Amino acid sequence: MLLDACDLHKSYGNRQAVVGLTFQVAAGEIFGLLGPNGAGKSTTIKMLAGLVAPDRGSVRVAGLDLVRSACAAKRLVGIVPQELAVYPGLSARDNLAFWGELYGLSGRRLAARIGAVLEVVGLAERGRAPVECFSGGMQRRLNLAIGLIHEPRLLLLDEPTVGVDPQSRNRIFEGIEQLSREGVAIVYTSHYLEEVERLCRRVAIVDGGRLIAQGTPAQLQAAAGHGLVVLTVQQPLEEAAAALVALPGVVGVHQEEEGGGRVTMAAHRPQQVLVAALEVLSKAGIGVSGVQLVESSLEAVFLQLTGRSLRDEP
Ligand SMILES: Nc1ncnc2c1ncn2[C@@H]1O[C@H](COP(=O)(O)OP(=O)(O)OP(=O)(O)O)[C@@H](O)[C@H]1O
Repeated sequence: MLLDACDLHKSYGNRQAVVGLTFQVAAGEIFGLLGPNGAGKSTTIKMLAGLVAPDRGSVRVAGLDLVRSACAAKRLVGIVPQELAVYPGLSARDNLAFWGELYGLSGRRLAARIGAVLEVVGLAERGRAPVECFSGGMQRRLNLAIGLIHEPRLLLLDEPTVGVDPQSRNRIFEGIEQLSREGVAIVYTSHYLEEVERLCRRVAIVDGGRLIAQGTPAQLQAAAGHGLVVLTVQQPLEEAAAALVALPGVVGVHQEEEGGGRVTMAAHRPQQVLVAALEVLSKAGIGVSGVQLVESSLEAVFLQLTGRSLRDEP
């Protein structure tokens, strides 16, 4: 495995940002870290890059420990942070030259790398223009190019498409897919399901700093059934909870609060389950004020596991 993250923990004061995260990423694999705002994705990325020291746990890159062999290991890692790291007054090429020199590149090697990374992000034609004339999306693409200048074997992307226009977003995706074909291991954080479903072979779902599920998108969706039935109930479920769990086709039931509120049921035949569930609740004298059917997706997986939508604020 190119990346081996083991039992990572990080707290800020009393707040546990990351709690016992373990995962591996192979060369050429695009691994998704999916979670809502505040789930601990950025903190994880910073620990993988050696920018934040974990309180506990270890990171190995190509077998090198990020603490004991810090220089050699960090040389293999490229990070694309959420914040832009570009100098607006300089051209794209000069920005890349600046970062490349920091990594010890010079001469022909540096020139070749600048040309190569501008190609990957689709900015080859705009290399000499000052970055302040770039759109937000183009600046993000340059941010990605900067993370690639020293030819890392592990690339860490922290929500690289936030605020990006569709054209730049596609260009970023194509660049990432090309890098994966070239054998770069990629960790991609996002709270956009569509992105992770499109790009990632494996996904870890994180919430409150903890890993709540890990697998291929198909495995995670299978675990959540073919869809979700989301009911808003007026009274506590009590004995009716067991009757809902026992309905044919039901994979799992998640109740948001004990006293009523949202009940999320993962189901193989959501429409049939909905009809049966309404019958159970009606017999138990429990009022239902809202009904929703959600198609199978990673969003549905997240909703089933946490009872919350991915886009909810924490
Ligand atoms: N430097 C810090 N000091 C104190 N608390 C922090 C710091 N960085 C992160 N946190 C807290 O740790 C938790 C995890 O934050 P983190 O930024 O890793 O989450 P995230 O999943 O990347 O969220 P977002 O999508 O909003 O960037 C949050 O509760 C956040 O407020």
